[in-house]
Amino acid sequence: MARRHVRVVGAMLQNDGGRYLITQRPPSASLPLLWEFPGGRVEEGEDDATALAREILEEMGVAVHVLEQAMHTRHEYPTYDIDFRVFHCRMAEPERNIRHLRVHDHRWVTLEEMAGYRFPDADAKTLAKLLDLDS
Ligand SMILES: Nc1nc2c([nH]c(=O)n2[C@@H]2O[C@H](COP(=O)(O)OP(=O)(O)OP(=O)(O)O)[C@@H](O)[C@H]2O)c(=O)[nH]1
Repeated sequence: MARRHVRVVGAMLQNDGGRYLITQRPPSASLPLLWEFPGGRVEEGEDDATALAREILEEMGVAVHVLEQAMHTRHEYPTYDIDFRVFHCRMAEPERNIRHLRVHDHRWVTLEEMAGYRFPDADAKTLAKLLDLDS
């Protein structure tokens, strides 16, 4: 069978205090309880910015502004490949409106704190870029 190719978008969502939003995958999802950049799969016929805003609305019930692309990377998992694009984003409404609709938990973290969370393997390049920005 052909390998599955999945197009994924994620948000590098920074708040006014310079912290980044990370979300925890549900215990029942693939890669359970890992932390990630909020986002998800791009659907057929959908553009990246629309998909990213839709995923964040579905996962946390909040609207975001999708800004410029920060990163593009590909990663091979054992059973599928992902084409992963990360976009700078800003909240379009107060942080207190965040709800855990399809995420297990969320945190606003500094870059220093981010290093203490477990992310999927595909995020290594994005994390490295973020830490590099800090140096
Ligand atoms: N949103 C997001 N997804 C990521 C990141 N890193 C990474 O490898 N992924 C992968 O990209 C895919 C995102 O799809 P999703 O989270 O919407 O997954 P899903 O519920 O539709 O289906 P799934 O549970 O089968 O993966 C997953 O395979 C997820 O593991 C990340 O930082 N953010």
